[in-house]
Amino acid sequence: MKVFTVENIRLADQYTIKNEPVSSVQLMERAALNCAEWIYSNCKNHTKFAVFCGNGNNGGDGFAIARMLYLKGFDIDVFINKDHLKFSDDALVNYKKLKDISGISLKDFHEIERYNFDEKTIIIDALFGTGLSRNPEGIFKKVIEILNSKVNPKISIDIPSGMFADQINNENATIFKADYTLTFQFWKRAFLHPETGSFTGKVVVLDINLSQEFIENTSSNDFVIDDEVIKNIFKIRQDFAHKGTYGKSIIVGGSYGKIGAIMLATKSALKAGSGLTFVLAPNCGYEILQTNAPEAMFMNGGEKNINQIEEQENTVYGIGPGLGTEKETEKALVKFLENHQSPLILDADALNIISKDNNYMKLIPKKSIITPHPKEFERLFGKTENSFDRLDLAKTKAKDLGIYIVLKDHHTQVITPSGNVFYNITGNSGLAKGGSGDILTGIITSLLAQKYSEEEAAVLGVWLHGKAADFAAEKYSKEAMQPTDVINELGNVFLDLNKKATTQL
Ligand SMILES: NC(=O)C1=CN([C@@H]2O[C@H](COP(=O)(O)OP(=O)(O)OC[C@H]3O[C@@H](n4cnc5c(N)ncnc54)[C@H](O)[C@@H]3O)[C@@H](O)[C@H]2O)[C@@H](O)CC1
Ligand SMILES: [K+]
Repeated sequence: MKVFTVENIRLADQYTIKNEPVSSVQLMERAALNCAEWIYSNCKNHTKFAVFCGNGNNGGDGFAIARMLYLKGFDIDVFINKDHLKFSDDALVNYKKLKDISGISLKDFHEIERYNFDEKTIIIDALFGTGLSRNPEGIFKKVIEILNSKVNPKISIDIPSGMFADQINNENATIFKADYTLTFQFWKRAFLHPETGSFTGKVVVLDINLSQEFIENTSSNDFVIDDEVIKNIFKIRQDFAHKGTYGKSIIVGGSYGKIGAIMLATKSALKAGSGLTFVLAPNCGYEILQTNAPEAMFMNGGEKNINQIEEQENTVYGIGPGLGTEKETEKALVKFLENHQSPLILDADALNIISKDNNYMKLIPKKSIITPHPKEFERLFGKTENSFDRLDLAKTKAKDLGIYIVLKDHHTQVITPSGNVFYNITGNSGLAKGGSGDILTGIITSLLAQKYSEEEAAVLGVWLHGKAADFAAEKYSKEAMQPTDVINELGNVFLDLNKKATTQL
């Protein structure tokens, strides 16, 4: 799914109004109906809604939602700024309709302090939408702060009020803190970055039928990896395949005390479908690797640390998990990179070694995939102020070096050399544990060996990794799930993918 800027959303809106055709107030009605339907099919334990409406079209959505929920039998209180009753055209239409309903009480924002937010009440935030032009101040700021202090469930319409859709807020900005955000048609960029994304709660994208023609013909550099993207990448395994069909992976890493990392990566490469999988590790890991991952063939890279990396043809290398940064390992990696041309995957200590010397960066073969977490990224490319700036820097570096950067985060970003960004939306905080990154390296290496393109391997890889983690969290909880559980769930993710990709009778 494309991520549109506010400007493009506005244009999509206008194009739909003109070409569907539909009036703008009808479009608001459609958007509000989508929200109201989601709300009454999901909110089973609450009977009352306190709806907070601003003066723009977001407020208009709020008025329409309030009316619809009232007609479904809920108790509704609507809060507005009675000192300033100047609304946008469509908001005014819906404000008037609401005023005609005697059963809904219209309250002033100042009444919030005496209001009974009882346990049956849900708060709906329709103060500001994508039209926010400055940080909320005065009464708006006060209302948002009071609402944020309430324990009632909170639903934002389109975007949490106070949040800018495309850019980062000031550090001390007042933003409504939602449990759910019902957003129209597209993910907004700010939802996908940690500084702002932490205010959305669960994001639900509602399809309000904006013109498909406009969406298809309008370019965007930002994408969310949704089911549609994955459906277009995933290839079912051919019936007449042999082990050579699915490529050869060599996972390189491990050092004394860090054999677990390389084992996780190797197991993941196996589970993700690589035809032949090798593990190149120091001898001290021989027994544990052969015992725990007998399907992988062992290649000796040294005694306690790797001191040589054998070059083989037609092979995809994934280098880094548990590698260590010993001098002899550094030498071995540099020597290997000096002679190696084809794209490979670099992670963890391989990246830490590369960040030791500016000249090493140039040794990364074009089209390679690097998978840094924020700290590794900083060591490689320097410090940035926030995740928006970090992404901009990553785009520049991906272009300059001609590589793919998988920037690991809550919503991991795959940045291509051409400047596209794919945000991943699978995965959960159960992955915030040592070992999770090693799994990702194994998966991406395996996919690249299976002849997925670099972009496909990175995009499908991060999605698979997150999806398997979501399955693991469901079974064991985010707290208790282990990286090994994530590897084991890969099978269930592939079963799902195959079911969707196979003709069903
Ligand atoms: N994009 C779409 O396809 C649709 C959008 N709709 C709604 O329209 C919204 C956008 O509406 P608008 O562009 O009218 O904008 P908003 O409803 O976000 O409101 C902005 C209004 O508040 C004022 N304002 C902005 N920042 C302020 C601040 N800090 N303090 C006080 N006033 C401030 C602006 O001058 C403007 O009048 C969307 O978020 C969505 O909820 C829906 O009604 C229908 C379809
Ligand atoms: K809102």
